[in-house]
Amino acid sequence: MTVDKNTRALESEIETDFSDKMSYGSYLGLDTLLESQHPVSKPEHHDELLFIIQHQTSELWLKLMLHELRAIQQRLRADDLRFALKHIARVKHIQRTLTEQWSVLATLTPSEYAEFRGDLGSSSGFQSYQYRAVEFALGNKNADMVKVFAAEPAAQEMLRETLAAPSVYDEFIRLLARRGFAVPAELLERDVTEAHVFSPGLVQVYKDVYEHAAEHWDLYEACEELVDLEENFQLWRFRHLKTVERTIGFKRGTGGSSGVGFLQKALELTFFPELYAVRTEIGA
Ligand code: HEM
Ligand SMILES: N[C@@H](CC(=O)c1ccccc1NC=O)C(=O)O
Repeated sequence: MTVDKNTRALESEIETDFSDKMSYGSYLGLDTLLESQHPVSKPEHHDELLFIIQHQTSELWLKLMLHELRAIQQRLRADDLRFALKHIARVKHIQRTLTEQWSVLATLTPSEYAEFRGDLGSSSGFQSYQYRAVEFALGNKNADMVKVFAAEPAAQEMLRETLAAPSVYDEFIRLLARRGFAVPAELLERDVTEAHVFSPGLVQVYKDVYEHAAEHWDLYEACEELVDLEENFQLWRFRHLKTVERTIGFKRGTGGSSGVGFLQKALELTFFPELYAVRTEIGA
């Protein structure tokens, strides 16, 4: 059957009455979702909606990323490496989407942004508790970050719990120990509320994994997946930095930091440093 007059007839079985049935909009809570964009510029600046939606979509992806990271932690704890790998694969796709998305915001020119930047007050992405929770879940803990959320008790509580829980990396290291690798004891007994710091002993563990990959294939694969996660995270940070640079140059941030200089320092933070260090040790 062909389409007549370029109009598709509705099939008779298609549902059209949702007065007592679940619909697309009610299932997805679209009434609240689509009522949640509140530009503050007056008169409203055309580009503020882009700015809001870019952040809101990022927060939605961060929510899913956290959900997946928690599943990874649980699967590792249960020695279910295959399932953990499945969730890691999903996180990697989310990260790619988040990084790709910078190109939309990069269409905001410095002069356009300057027209409503003043209306943002002291709000800043620095105050994203989900972003901070992702950093914590991956192992880059920083208790000082928690105080930023004193005015948002539920957010602060979630962040405190994430700070106190072993990270994805802690869980992976514990799994390596259960598999019989000579993981340094201080890594297994460490205070998990602190950032993971480089351990030369762990590099030797990875050397063993990489040099006998066939015998520990799932661990070898997991190591490479974690490197992908870290690299993707850094790519997001780099795109943020470059977008900030082209939009506000070297102005101070609304959150009070030096701006680009402060973001540059984040590129030196690392989640899984031993997985990078091992590369120098492999082969001749
Ligand atoms: C034109 C767009 C943007 C500009 C000019 C900008 C600028 C900045 C600046 C200057 C900082 C440093 C903190 C401060 O003093 O404010 C910062 C931090 C941050 N921004 Fe943005 N940002 C932009 C878009 C975004 C978007 C779309 C997100 C997505 C959620 C985001 C998330 C963050 C996060 C998570 C931090 C904290 C980074 C850290 O602690 O290392 N930003 N941003
Ligand atoms: N920190 C940015 C402002 C900004 O980008 C922002 C403001 C409110 C909510 C989220 C933001 N995004 C990232 O920092 C600036 O200094 O222009």
